[in-house]
Amino acid sequence: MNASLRPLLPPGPYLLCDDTVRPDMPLVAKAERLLAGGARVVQLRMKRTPVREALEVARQVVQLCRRAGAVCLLNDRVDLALLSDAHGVHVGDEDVPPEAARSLLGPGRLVGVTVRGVEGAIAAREAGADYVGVGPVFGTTTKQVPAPVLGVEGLARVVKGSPLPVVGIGGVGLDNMPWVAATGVHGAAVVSDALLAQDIAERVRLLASAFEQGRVGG
Ligand SMILES: Cc1ncc(COP(=O)(O)OP(=O)(O)O)c(N)n1
Ligand SMILES: Cc1ncsc1CCOP(=O)(O)O
Ligand SMILES: [Mg+2]
Repeated sequence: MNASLRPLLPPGPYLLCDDTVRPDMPLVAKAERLLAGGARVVQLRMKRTPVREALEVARQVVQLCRRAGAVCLLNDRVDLALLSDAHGVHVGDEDVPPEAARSLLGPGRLVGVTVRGVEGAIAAREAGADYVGVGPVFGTTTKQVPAPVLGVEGLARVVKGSPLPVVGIGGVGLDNMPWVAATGVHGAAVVSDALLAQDIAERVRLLASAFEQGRVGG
């Protein structure tokens, strides 16, 4: 498999464009605001959007991301990722297994996989993943996660032992971003802290500077 064919996952804040948080705002408007704030990675997470509408949204959001030079990943849906020419997917325990996602997407797209620890990260690498999503780092109301909160110490342990870049997720926001970045994570995924902000673009800018402030060696 030729990994040099696929895009790199940019480090720093990893923004989710999600239909469960602030459902009154259209997903395309959310994506525009995230990108206006300089988001370099956008994961489109559609849990409530009917599939035909989801495909249309995915096509529009991927195009916006590509124009802005950002990486766009589809949550859960390998089919929508291919049809919208997204940069890749993020899959978890209830989705298509990572090996199958890799085989459908080929070597040119990114595959991110949710894991709970170092063993999972090792297995994800063997399955062809490019990075792992690890959490919940802190308590969150955005998703009911069947796993204990890791805290920054737990996250740091996974970062240390993981053979793949780690993206921390769950309760990450402006207040704790420097501490999350200081664990050495590659990325810090944010849903509600950005989408519930009055000025989403400005919040994304602040999240990026908070990540830089805490970054190992930064
Ligand atoms: C970066 C990142 N990490 C973890 C997740 C969670 O994925 P999953 O476990 O499949 O849960 P859903 O997001 O599908 O509810 C993620 N989306 N992104
Ligand atoms: C999708 C997901 N997976 C683990 S926690 C989470 C939600 C994180 O949302 P928030 O950033 O609002 O806590
Ligand atoms: Mg999923």
